[in-house]
Amino acid sequence: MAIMEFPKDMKWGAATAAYQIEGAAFKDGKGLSIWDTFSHTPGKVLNGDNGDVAIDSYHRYEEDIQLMKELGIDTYRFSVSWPRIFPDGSGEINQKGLEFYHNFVDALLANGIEPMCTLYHWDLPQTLQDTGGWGNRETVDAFADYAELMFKEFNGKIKNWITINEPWCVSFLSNFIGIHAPGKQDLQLATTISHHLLLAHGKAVTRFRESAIEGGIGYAPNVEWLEPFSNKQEDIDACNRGMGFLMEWFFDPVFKGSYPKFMIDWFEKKGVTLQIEEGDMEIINQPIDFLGINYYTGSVGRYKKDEDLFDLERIDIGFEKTDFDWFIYPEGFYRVLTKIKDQYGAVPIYITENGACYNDEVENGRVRDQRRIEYLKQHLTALKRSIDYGVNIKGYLTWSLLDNFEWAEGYDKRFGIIHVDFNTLERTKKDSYYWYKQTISNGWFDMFY
Ligand SMILES: N=NNCCOCCOc1ccc(-c2cn(C[C@@H]3NC[C@@H](O)[C@H]3O)nn2)cc1
Repeated sequence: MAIMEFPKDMKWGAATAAYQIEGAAFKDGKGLSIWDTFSHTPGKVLNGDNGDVAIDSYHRYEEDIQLMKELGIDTYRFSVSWPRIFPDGSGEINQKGLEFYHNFVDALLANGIEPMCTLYHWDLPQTLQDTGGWGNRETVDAFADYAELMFKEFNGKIKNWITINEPWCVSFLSNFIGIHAPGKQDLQLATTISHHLLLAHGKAVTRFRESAIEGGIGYAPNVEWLEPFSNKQEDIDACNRGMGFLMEWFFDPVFKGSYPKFMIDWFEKKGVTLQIEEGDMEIINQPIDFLGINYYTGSVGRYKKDEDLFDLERIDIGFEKTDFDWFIYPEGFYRVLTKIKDQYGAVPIYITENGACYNDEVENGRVRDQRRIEYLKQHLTALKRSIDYGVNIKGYLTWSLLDNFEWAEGYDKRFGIIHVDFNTLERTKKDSYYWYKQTISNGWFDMFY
């Protein structure tokens, strides 16, 4: 026996996002999002997949909620499709969109499941993109107006709000690396967007506080761990830059009120500057009620001139990989969480995403995804160690409840603890679903069983 036991008050949950599960992409007054446009652009998404139908959760959410209820989760993280509420990004409200989310949230509450709502999970209204998207400061105010409407509309029903999911993916993955919507490759634009996203987060927090909304608010950055290959300063510095790209760049403005100088200096060497206006940093640097952390992977890194933006090479030292070809690195989970505590204090943390891509299929009515169970065991063990270190963990939500549209990878990459047949849309509980259900029920698991 090697029992891993968790605090009795720790919340257990699962997460999804609107564009990845809802479908009904053109139904009931919803406007186009940048992912509708991107997924219909040839060559952008593997196999030409799109979210037109996805896994049809728009019509099947009652079935999905019964699966959540049987699972025994305390909380369910979902996102709202901004263009389902404001088809043009601002202005006229789509009442059918509000009605859908009211019916959905009411069904969660009726089944004893606490909603955790992400306001922005990548599906920007296309009309806003047409005027510059997040590169245009006007989008920041459109987001604050959308957020305020949602706060007031769902006040008392939704008590945990997340402003922006993975701002690194929204800014740099989508506007510098370019593999996500809108698929730009412009470092200056991406850096400007990163600032506008933090400003949008801050303005939403301001509206939340001014409207005296019940509950708490935070944001959900994604982080990775980079272990220096040697104790050579150049390797250590390269890894710190690679981690600073996701962590300090998006954490320091919120928790310390300024961007990290070592990253500012590096970006300036690359010809990139930040246009920060008077008052911006004060808006961004507001207290939040919790921090969402999304962790999947890490790697070993070392200095290699011009390998990437940060002269950083990620090296393969033989870690096992998931079916997404990501290294499995649970020690990195512990290291990144303890680093956050050491650098930013005991801010309440929800693990808002952690999980693995394994493409196991249904065989004789069963999905034997033992590799996913092992991934969860290893990462929950690392989480337990971080709790013992003093990290203020309030909850753990696995990504994802259901197999879904994995962005540029389409339906080729499965993260769910519930299998979805993407043709029939039939749901099948995987072995990991039953394991997670037992773990939630016990509040512990045995590493060796
Ligand atoms: N850091 N530098 N990278 C160097 C270059 O990387 C190229 C590829 O990059 C990435 C990085 C990160 C991701 C990613 C995907 N998910 C899973 C989703 N999370 C939110 C939820 O919707 C899940 O579907 N999380 N992260 C994909 C690709």
